[in-house]
Amino acid sequence: MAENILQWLEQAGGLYDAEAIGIKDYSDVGMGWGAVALKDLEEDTALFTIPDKILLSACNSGLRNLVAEEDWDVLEENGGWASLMLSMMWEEAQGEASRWSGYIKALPNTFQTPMFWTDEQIQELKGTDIVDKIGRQSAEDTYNQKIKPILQKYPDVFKRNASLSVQPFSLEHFHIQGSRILSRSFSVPSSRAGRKKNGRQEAGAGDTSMQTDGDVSMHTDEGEKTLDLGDQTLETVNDENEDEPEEEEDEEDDEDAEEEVMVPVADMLNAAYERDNARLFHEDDCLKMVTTKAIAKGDQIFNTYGSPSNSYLLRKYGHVDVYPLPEETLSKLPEELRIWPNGNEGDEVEITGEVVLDAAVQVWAAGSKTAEEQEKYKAELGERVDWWLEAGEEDTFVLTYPPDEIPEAVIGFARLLIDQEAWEKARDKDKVPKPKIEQTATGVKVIEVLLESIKLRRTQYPQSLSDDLAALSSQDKDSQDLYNHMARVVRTGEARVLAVDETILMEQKSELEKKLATGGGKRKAESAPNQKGKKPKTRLKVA
Ligand SMILES: C[S@@+](CC[C@H](N)C(=O)[O-])C[C@H]1O[C@@H](n2cnc3c(N)ncnc32)[C@H](O)[C@@H]1O
Repeated sequence: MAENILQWLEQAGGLYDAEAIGIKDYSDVGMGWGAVALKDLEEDTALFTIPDKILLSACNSGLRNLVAEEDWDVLEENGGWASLMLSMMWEEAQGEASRWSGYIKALPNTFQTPMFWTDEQIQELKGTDIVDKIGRQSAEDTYNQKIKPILQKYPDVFKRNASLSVQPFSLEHFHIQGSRILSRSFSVPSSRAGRKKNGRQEAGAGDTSMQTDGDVSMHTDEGEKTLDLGDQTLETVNDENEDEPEEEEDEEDDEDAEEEVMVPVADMLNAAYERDNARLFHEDDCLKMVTTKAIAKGDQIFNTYGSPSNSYLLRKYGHVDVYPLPEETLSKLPEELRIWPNGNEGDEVEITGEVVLDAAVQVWAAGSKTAEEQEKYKAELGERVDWWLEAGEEDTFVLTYPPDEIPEAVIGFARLLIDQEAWEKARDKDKVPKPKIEQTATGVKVIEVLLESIKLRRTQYPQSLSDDLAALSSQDKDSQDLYNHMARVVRTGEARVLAVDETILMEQKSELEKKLATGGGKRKAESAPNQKGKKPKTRLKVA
């Protein structure tokens, strides 16, 4: 049905240039449907416009006026994901009577995101940043605790439509709506989505008074807090912000608050690294897709999803984006990890505070302490960890490829754990340690903690990186199981970021050691045990 989406747009009140853009099946290259240039297009060519009133949002849907305010408010908690999900379910149940029926028919019912993988397939993602974020259970909790009570309270509103092949109000369909939103929604100012301040909005009457300039991108990492369905809605049950009404009120008062909406037709565009040639722009009362580069007849029209990591792409969109890595990045990899020269420059890997804590214990133990001594020391460090968390600091650190630096926060945390003086200073001044690696023996220890953290993080992958790389470089992608291939790409991406950052840290460590050995750098007296609260007296300068 996707091929009819442009005609639907016109019937619904939008516009498109029938000579410029068509909808094409790109399944042969694994992208599903996409948009194609039907003739040579110059930069700045308008392709289609979508009036605000046909954005599929919680406020524009007819459902909003059929549910009492107090029930609606529950759905709107924590960013309003549940209200958008239920509105989409309800609109789908209306069949042809829905203003969006032609659009809904073009939406996918199957996804390659891990949300729909079997347990066995998910095993392939063990160790990656994705596993804890799939959120199937928390989505189910949201359905049971928020959606189901409303379905039961309004049986006449949420009636089954016998003419539909799907059961629009089932848990399974809730997951499908969630994945549709996750992979296709856009973030727009709330007023644009039909939301009126302090009042209910008549169904279908989008507020068109807003005037904004600038482009609208598919979700990106920026503003993850408001954008990421997987992390927001699906964890509403135990969301720690739930008890913070003041913050919610502030958000409601914020005229610039954004919300997720479905933007028909704009969500037909695929994306790939550095291939974007069109963007969605704000106009007075509509959104307009405009080319940002010249596009040759027959070429695909691409938007951007913000070039995120493959783990993010797989989790939200169900695909990975792989291309030749630049020489500069490859050169930082050990020789044996270069045999597959492809990857994704946006790749990243998370290291938890727990891993850094274990690493600090290992470095402290230096191979000469018993397991009990290590346990005891780890328990002692608990005070520092609590202090760090109470100071509102991060408990997870994200490593990336250069030129991005090792995150400052992880350096500060490592210092807090391994550098007695830094800890005492932090505690006394109530200020986290500066994220710098001092040119001292303690600085070497901080680097060692970071290196040990990388080593420990690596042990979380059951598979070997060299096996993965060998499989990726020797096998034709088409001959591999797609899920296996995508999991392998994600594992490899994360593990290679670890390897690159490890190389950089090892270089820094050996430079610093050389400096210290030749009399450069600073030498610092070790604080004696039980010296808590007192400043160390000596700081030896090396001549
Ligand atoms: C916004 S929709 C684009 C339209 C979609 N292809 C369709 O068939 O409806 C995003 C989805 O398109 C697919 N997609 C987009 N870019 C892709 C790419 N570079 N490689 C593979 N699939 C891609 C993914 O399934 C993703 O979840």
